Amino acid sequence: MYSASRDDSLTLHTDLYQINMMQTYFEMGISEKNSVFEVYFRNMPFDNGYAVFAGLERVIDYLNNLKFTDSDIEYLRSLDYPEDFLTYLKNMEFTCNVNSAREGDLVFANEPIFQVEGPIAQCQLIETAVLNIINFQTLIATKAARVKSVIGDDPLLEFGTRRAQEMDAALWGARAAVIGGADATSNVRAGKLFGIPISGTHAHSLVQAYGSDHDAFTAYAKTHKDCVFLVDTFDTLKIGVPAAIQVAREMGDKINFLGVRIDSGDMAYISKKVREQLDEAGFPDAKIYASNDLDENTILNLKMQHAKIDVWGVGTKLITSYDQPALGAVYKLVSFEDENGQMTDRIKLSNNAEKVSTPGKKQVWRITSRAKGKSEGDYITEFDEDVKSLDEIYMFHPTYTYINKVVKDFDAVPLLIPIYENGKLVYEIPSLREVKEYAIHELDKLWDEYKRLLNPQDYPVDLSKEVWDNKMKLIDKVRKSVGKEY
Ligand SMILES: Nc1ncnc2c1ncn2[C@@H]1O[C@H](COP(=O)(O)OP(=O)(O)OP(=O)(O)O)[C@@H](O)[C@H]1O
Ligand SMILES: O=P(O)(O)OC[C@H]1O[C@H](OP(=O)(O)OP(=O)(O)O)[C@H](O)[C@@H]1O
Ligand SMILES: O=C(O)c1cccnc1
Repeated sequence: MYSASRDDSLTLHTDLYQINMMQTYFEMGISEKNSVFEVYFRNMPFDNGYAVFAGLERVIDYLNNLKFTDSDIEYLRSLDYPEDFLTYLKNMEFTCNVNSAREGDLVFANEPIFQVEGPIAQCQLIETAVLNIINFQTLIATKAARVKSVIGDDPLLEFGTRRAQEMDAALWGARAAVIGGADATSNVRAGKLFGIPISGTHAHSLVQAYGSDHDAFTAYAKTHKDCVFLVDTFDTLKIGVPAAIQVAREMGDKINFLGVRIDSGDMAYISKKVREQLDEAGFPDAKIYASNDLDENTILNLKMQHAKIDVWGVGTKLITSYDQPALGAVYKLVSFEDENGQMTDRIKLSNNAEKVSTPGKKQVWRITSRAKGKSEGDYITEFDEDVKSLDEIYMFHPTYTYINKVVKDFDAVPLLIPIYENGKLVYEIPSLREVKEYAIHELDKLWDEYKRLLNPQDYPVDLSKEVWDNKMKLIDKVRKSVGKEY
């Protein structure tokens, strides 16, 4: 049975094969060899033009506490791992370098967004948790950004906790949704832990419990200053809204009548009628909240129908990323220390050209036109290539090399910034508000062509000549060594 006292560490939040590989490295004497792993995803989620990076704060919390506890070791002992390996695990300290995109950064397919360098055993151990966190949070932040892109300046409330894939997803998903554009969440714990504004109306059960809209709204109004009444329990236009108006009049200044929520029916038609009723009753400032299986498509549709909705509550389809269940980011070994102590680049081949990994420790440079103030594309270089001092860069598509351009008069900003140096946190974690503002700022720098919901342009993610040549050289080398054509 589950026991909270044994749940004292996330270090075993990994796949068994990572521990088994660690054991192999340990027993073969290579566990401390230096390695570089990079995280990237191959396809844009939702076919969106960009993704919003999220998850770093939780990754930091996980890495700060990475230590095998006594109960972890006890459990591994029950699986018959040898004592010398268990002692090695018990004494393990996190000593890696980590470079990462910032939360709120816009990231694109086939570029490193997170990079770990250090003893291969440690790098291997953390793969699963790092992917688990970044895959989910980046997906939800991106979904929220899509929803927010159609909502514009109207408030977006995250309502998904009841439908999330369990508690962690609800909590960290609420935070990721805020990074992507949500303004508040209904999850009170998320408010407590992250300082996210919390927001809430009331449910149908309140009206059902009192048996009448008027009685329920009156009871709520006597116990709360800020009131949003849910008006669709019995009949929105005939019963709910008239009752809300009556209670607002009866209570007068004793309450802030913020508005009403509708949660069913034809929300374009109903919201227009509700607006008329509220305006005619002298409540033009009362807002109309809407919820009910909303997502970016229904909201866009409701906007096209000129629905009179002011505040959008989005639950299930945001927190579960309903139309795309996983981001698909991977964690690949790109460089490893050889017998002579030299770092040698590593590649993973595939018959599918897009699945061939790009070897070597790399940096991603966001290239921004100084004249236009907009992003021209991302340029992937070897980690210590100097891009800033170049007068111009030749950018070409890594698969279709005939697609190319020369960029002049640019700013180059590195995407991957230092988070840990030799296991020590060197990054100052920004507040969630700063992260959210940063994401908005980054979105402003993206051309509209990459931001549209449907069929956005492909944002250029190109390799420098050095990285491209290195990749071709390694493909050739492996091909010769295995005698196989790729
Ligand atoms: N005018 C509209 N245009 C497009 N989609 C709409 C419109 N009005 C509502 N919707 C969406 O259509 C779906 C209708 O949901 P559903 O079939 O469950 O009906 P309902 O009105 O919620 O009924 P119930 O009373 O059972 O809750 C929801 O996803 C809702 O967001
Ligand atoms: O529709 P979502 O985007 O998930 O938003 C959250 C939903 O949760 C609540 O009702 P709940 O779904 O619990 O019950 P209901 O379907 O009977 O309204 C609320 O009334 C919303 O409809
Ligand atoms: O506050 C609300 O209206 C709310 C909260 C969670 C789910 N649905 C609605």
